[in-house]
Amino acid sequence: MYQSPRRLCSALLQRDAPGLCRPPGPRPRLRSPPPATAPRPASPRLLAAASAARGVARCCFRTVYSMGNGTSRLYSALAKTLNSSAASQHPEYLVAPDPEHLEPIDPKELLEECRAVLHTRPPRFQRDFVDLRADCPSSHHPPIRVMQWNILAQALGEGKDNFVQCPIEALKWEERKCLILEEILAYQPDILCLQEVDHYFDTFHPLLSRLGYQGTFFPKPWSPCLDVEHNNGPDGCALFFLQNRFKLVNSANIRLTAMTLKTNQVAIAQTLECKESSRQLCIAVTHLKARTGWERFRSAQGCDLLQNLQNITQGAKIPLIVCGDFNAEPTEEVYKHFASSSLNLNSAYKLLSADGQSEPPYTTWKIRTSGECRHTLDYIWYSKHALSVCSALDLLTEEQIGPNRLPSFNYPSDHLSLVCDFSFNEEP
Ligand SMILES: NC(=O)C1=CN([C@@H]2O[C@H](COP(=O)(O)OP(=O)(O)OC[C@H]3O[C@@H](n4cnc5c(N)ncnc54)[C@H](OP(=O)(O)O)[C@@H]3O)[C@@H](O)[C@H]2O)C=CC1
Ligand SMILES: [Mg+2]
Repeated sequence: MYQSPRRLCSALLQRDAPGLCRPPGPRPRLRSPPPATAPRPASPRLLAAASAARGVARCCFRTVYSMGNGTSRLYSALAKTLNSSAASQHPEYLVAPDPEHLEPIDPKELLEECRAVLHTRPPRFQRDFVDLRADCPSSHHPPIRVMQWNILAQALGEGKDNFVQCPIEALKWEERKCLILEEILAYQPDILCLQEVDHYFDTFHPLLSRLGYQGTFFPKPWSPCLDVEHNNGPDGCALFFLQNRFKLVNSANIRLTAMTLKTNQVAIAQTLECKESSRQLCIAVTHLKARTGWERFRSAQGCDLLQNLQNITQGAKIPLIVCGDFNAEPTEEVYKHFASSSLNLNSAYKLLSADGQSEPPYTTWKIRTSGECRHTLDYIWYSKHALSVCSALDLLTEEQIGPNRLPSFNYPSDHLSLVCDFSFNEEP
């Protein structure tokens, strides 16, 4: 059954998740390392934050989530879902705390909280940024860091995905959410694009709001999560940006069509204004239909998304970044549509290859009952004339991923996060 936001929010910063798993080990330093990594007693500040979270949880039932221009569309899309789907039994996921009532959190403090919960887990994987500055014009503005990640819906991971080599304990939400947060906090993206989010209102929205992000969530109309017992509501795409770097200009929640039919897949597209440079940027996140046999369907969804993005970017006038789990290898038609679109897009992770022309060998790697699945499905597309990639986060090696593949005690999703730093090119 769906768990109430009250129960989940009160557990948000819980420190004493039972020790599971593997022997303790040192956890490597991150980009902005906190002073201590060992478990320690809760600081008064975190106790205050936990108490604020409980306060927030109390208002979960009465405060309707409100966020910028996308609110009415989001609400109406959700209301439609409620009218017509299994979600109607569980209307609580519609509501979330009002971000104005949330106390800011120091990311280092939250990272320490996460590490304390994870103290019995093996060390976090080390991944390095590859410097691509030859491709990057010098700029006095800091680069824009974009993170793309299918975080694995909790309900799907536990109830549908059949990761046969992943122990069920590795999927426990109270610890897995800390691994996800740790990954986000390690890279501190300015823009965060997520798929398979089924803990938006009780986890990611309240916490990331307190870290300074503005967020939008668009659930799938018929999320397969709703078929799983003890689900936490539908999964969907979520888009977050740092409010101190960007102002929201407009926002569109898009239900993708294929051959004129509405589908179960969605996208969010937002136009942001960069506060330092006053330049605009369109950012989109999507998750296309999964599984073999659906290649033409994905291709049609991709065409629909491209058409929407043509309109939103005013015919490619506004620089564009599209993040997604496309569920398609580079050989598929939908990939080719994006690569040859009049939006002039390039796939950022190709720049990690020696010739700049090849996608990485995998972005997801798991073992299901059907066997091992190693695929390149996730991409960060960008307007190649307007933007440059300054650096990209390298993928995990096969050795790091290990023989049981993903997800694992070390890594919370079957998909790897992709992270790139972008800068604007000079305007012509
Ligand atoms: N009640 C109803 O009337 C309806 C219910 N539904 C529900 O929605 C589901 C289909 O939704 P749809 O959005 O099209 O789903 P998709 O086919 O796109 O897949 C949904 C999820 O399943 C994961 N997945 C991919 N391959 C496999 C696999 N081999 N085994 C297990 N999981 C996999 C995907 O993860 P990833 O992207 O990471 O690969 C994805 O997140 C139906 O199965 C049903 O549960 C849909 C319509 C109507
Ligand atoms: Mg999945």
